[in-house]
Amino acid sequence: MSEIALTVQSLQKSFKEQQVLHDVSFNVRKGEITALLGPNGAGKSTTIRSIMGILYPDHGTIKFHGEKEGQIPKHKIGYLPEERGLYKNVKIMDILLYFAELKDYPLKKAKERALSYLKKFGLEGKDKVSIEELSKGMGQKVQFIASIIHEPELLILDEPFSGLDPVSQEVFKEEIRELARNGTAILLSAHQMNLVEEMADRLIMIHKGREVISGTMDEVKREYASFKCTIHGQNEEKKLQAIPFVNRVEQQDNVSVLFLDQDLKAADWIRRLPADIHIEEFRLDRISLHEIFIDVASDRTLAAEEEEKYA
Ligand SMILES: Nc1ncnc2c1ncn2[C@@H]1O[C@H](COP(=O)(O)OP(=O)(O)OP(=O)(O)O)[C@@H](O)[C@H]1O
Repeated sequence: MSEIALTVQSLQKSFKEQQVLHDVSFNVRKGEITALLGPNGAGKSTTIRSIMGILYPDHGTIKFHGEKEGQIPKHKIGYLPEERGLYKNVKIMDILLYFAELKDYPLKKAKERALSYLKKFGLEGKDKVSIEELSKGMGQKVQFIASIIHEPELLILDEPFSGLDPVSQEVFKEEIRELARNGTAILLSAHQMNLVEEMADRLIMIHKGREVISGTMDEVKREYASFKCTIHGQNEEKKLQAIPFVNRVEQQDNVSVLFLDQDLKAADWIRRLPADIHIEEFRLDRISLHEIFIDVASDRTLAAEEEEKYA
């Protein structure tokens, strides 16, 4: 298993009366992408801001491995904050070199890197243009370059894909993957489950400031993503609901989606389906990260777990 770069342990944070982080713990490893997920207001940015020393947690520890206790090695960290914004009337190259200088990075090398990244992100020849002349998405690309110009060991990206078109999202995704392949430890928060599913090695999902799911992508899928079965045909919801291992049924017109329990042996379940079900089309899929997310965000998983606990 790869080396840990950052450990967040038992983070708690309140704003006035409201406790927004209850007990958040996770590791970020070198060469891996760790996704911090959760619905709006879950506490992702509060966690990230605590890591960056912008906010002080009420309780818990944040440890950058290889550093003294309590020290934030800012020159080794790249950070893309949720709130975007660069000096509007400064030339792009000057901005990028300013960020490199802040991190004590050699300027000649920074300039080479800046030019190469601008080219990669379709901004070739824009180095002497000021930010105000760029579109929002282009500005975001520049801000992303600013966060990686100094070759950080740990990269923290707060919603890097928001506001980008699908093509730019893919470019960002590929670049973030490439950085991880080269050993960078990456923590990112995002709402685009399809992208997260394709790129993250590990994930932690928080809801109302509490950790609800965590593990490698494979572990999470195995543990939470059971199957869903889609049946086209005229069937009574009550009848489908009564089939063993059916957790819940969603029905629209003649399409029924059966969400199945986690510890199901798929072939066995299919074999034992009642013979009188009307089937025009039949599909069995793993549920996606997107659906797990919706489940968590709408408290369905939590409600089911509570029910089980008190059954
Ligand atoms: N400075 C602040 N003062 C008071 N409350 C705050 C402050 N910052 C965040 N909060 C509250 O903390 C909670 C978590 O906010 P946070 O920004 O961490 O969520 P998030 O998961 O990043 O959400 P989003 O996906 O919408 O960006 C919210 O209820 C928010 O209103």
